[in-house]
Amino acid sequence: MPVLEVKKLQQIFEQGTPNENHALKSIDLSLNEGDFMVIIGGNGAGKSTLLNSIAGSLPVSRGQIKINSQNVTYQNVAKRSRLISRVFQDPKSGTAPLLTVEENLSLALHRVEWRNFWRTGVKKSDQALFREKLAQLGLGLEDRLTTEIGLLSGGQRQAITLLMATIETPSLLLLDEHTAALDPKTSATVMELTDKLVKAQNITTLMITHNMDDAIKYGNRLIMLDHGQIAVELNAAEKKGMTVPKLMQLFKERSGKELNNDAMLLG
Ligand SMILES: Nc1ncnc2c1ncn2[C@@H]1O[C@H](COP(=O)(O)OP(=O)(O)OP(=O)(O)O)[C@@H](O)[C@H]1O
Repeated sequence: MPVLEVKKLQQIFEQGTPNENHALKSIDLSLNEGDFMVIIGGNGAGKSTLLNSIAGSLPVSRGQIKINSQNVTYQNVAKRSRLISRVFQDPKSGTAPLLTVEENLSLALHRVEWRNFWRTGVKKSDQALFREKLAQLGLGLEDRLTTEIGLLSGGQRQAITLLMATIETPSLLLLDEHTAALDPKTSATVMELTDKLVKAQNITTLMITHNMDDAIKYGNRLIMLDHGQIAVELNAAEKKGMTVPKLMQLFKERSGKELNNDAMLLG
């Protein structure tokens, strides 16, 4: 049984106007439990639109989205967030800066909104779990439970955001260029951590990246979007022998043009 099923998904912006834009043109996707699919593509190819549609932050024009066989197409973001965790590009967006590391983790574990935090506080019984989870990151954060998140570096914050997103295993994890704002070394560390967490919990994952090396190295599936369509789709076996030049060539053959993305790191 697939965890995520996307059927004939269409996203049309400014419909009926001279600026009508078919950002997604009948996308079909199916992810089984533990699948880790990487999404790459040129500027404006539809990558963010696809993730926004799946997360529910963008109402779909046509088509259907199912998670665990449940039709979520018309569910709002809040309702879908019981099934979906999402990590964004900006390390500041996933955590509350004035709360401590343990307070942030507590919010994630108990799914409490930060506004209601004063009512619950951090349970003593959770602290051992937080220390253990933080130690697994290998960044020494287990000794900083009471440090305000805002005082940590971007990489440390993004690692904690990942931990928060996976502290309760989500049905689906959406990674929206979550390493793009980090320096290359920190980005590599956070990518390794991501892979470790995803594998350890067998989390079904969709990740947008502009880093072609990461796109090839991580995950068991890969799609390349072009003008709202899937131009290239690779399975685990096809991904194994892939290189950046081969992938660029494949894209050119299938789409009839060169990959055009200002932010793309070609490795
Ligand atoms: N809210 C919106 N209203 C109108 N058009 C939009 C909206 N969001 C996206 N678009 C358009 O939809 C198309 C796909 O955009 P999207 O942001 O999904 O591309 P992307 O693949 O994520 O690109 P990039 O790598 O440049 O971020 C683009 O033509 C974009 O201008």
